[in-house]
Amino acid sequence: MIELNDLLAQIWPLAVQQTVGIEQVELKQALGRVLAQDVISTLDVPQHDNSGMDGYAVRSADFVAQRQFEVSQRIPAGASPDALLPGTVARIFTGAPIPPGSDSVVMQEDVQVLGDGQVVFNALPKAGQWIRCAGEDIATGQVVLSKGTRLDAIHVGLLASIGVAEVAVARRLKVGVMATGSELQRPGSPLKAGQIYNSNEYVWCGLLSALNVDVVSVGIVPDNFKATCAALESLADCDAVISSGGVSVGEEDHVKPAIEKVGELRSWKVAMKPGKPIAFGHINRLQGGYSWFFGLPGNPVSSAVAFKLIVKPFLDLLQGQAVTQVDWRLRMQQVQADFAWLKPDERREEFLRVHVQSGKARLFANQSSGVLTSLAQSNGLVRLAKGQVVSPGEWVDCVMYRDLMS
Ligand SMILES: Nc1nc2c(c(=O)[nH]1)N[C@H]1C(S)=C(S)[C@@H](COP(=O)(O)OP(=O)(O)OC[C@H]3O[C@@H](n4cnc5c(N)ncnc54)[C@H](O)[C@@H]3O)O[C@H]1N2
Ligand code: MOO
Repeated sequence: MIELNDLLAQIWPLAVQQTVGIEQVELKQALGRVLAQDVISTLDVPQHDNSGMDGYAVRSADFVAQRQFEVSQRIPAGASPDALLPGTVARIFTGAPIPPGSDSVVMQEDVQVLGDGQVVFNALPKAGQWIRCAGEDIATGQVVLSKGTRLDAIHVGLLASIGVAEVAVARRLKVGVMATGSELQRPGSPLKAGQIYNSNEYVWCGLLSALNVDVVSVGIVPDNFKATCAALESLADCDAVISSGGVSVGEEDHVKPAIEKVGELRSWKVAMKPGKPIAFGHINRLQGGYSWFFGLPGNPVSSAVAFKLIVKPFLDLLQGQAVTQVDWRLRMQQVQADFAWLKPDERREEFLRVHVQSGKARLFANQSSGVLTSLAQSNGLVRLAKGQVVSPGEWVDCVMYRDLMS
C-alpha cells in the first residue's frame, strides 16, 4: 500500500507536466475555466478621480474665507468637467469625474440650497474627502489575475472592469466515466433481486460539472474481463477516465487485470480509509499517447472521497490550475472533536465524516463506506493518522467539503 501523501506526490506532478492546450474564449464563456496567462491591466480603474457621493465638488482652501458659494457647473457621471472656477463649487454626482482644481466632495446632506444658484455649507470639508482616486482599484501594468486561476464570477467581473473581452484558458477536458458491477441498475428501472442502483456515476457527474469538463459515459459495465477491457478502450481518447468498482481482490474484480492489458497500472492500493483499493495508471491509445486512468472503489463513500481528495485536484492540475489552489492539505483547519474515536485503523489514515458547527465536529454515527448518507449529512472530513485515537474535546485536522471542491 502506498501512503496518500506519497501517491499525491507521485501523480500530481504528472498532471502539472502534461497540462492541456489553450484556447481563446469570450469573457462570459470563461466562467469556471482556468486562466492560461497572466492578465495585465492596460488602464487605471477608475480612470479618473471621481466622487464617492452625490454632493458638491469644492476646493477645501476656499472655506477659510467663506461658507456660501455659487454653483458654477453641474457634473453628472460620464461628463468631462471644466476646471473649477476659483471661489465656486460644482454640483456633482456619485461616480462623476472630479473637476480640476477641486480637492474634496461634500455630501448634499451637509449643504443647504438657497435657490439662486448659491449654496451654504454646514460642514467644513477635509482635503481628499469623498474622492475615489484614479487607479485605486487597479493600476495600469498591474497583474490583475494570475495564470492558473480558476475564474469565478468576481474574476470575470474584474476582467470586464479592465475592458477584457476575450481570455486564454485551458481547453475543456474530456473525462470518461464507467461504473463496473453486474449488480448495478440505472435509476428509473425497477431493481431485480440482488441489484442496487448505480449512484457513483451520478456523484462524479455532479462533481465534474463544477470543473467545466465534458463528460463521456459508457454507463454500467458488467463484471467480466472482456467487457471491462472494451469499455476502457472505448474511452481511450479521453484526457482521463474514472471507473468505479472491481478494483478489489475477488474473482469478480476485473479492473486491475484489464488496465494491465489495455495500458499500464502504475499504482494500486492507498493506505487510506475509506478508499483503499484505488488503481492509478493509463489506457493506451491506438494512435499513440494515453489517457490517465483512476479505478476507484465501488463503495459509494470511498469513491466520492477518493474523487475529491485525489482525482479532482489531478483534473484541476491538468487544466493548469495552480497547485496552491488545488492542494486541500493547505486548507486543513483544526476543529474540536465532539466525539471519541477509540478503535483507530492501525494501517491506514482515516477520513471521518463529520458535521462542523462553531468549530466543533460531530461524528456521523455510521462511518461505513457503503453509507452515502454519511456524506450527505456531513460538511467535512476529519483526518486521522494511522492508529490515532481521539478523546472528546481534542483538536483534530479537518478539511471542509467547500474547500475540497473550490
Ligand atoms: N477480501 C477483501 N475484500 C475487500 C477488500 C480487501 O482488501 N480484501 N477491500 C474492501 C474495500 S476497503 C473496498 S472499498 C471494497 C472495494 O471493492 P471494489 O472496488 O472491488 O468494489 P465492488 O466490490 O465492485 O463494490 C463494492 C460495493 O460498492 C457497491 N457499488 C459498486 N459500484 C457501485 C455504483 N456504481 N454505485 C453504487 N454502489 C456501487 C457494490 O455493490 C458493493 O456493495 O472492497 C472490499 N472488499
Ligand atoms: O477502502 Mo474501503 O473504502 O475501506 O471500504
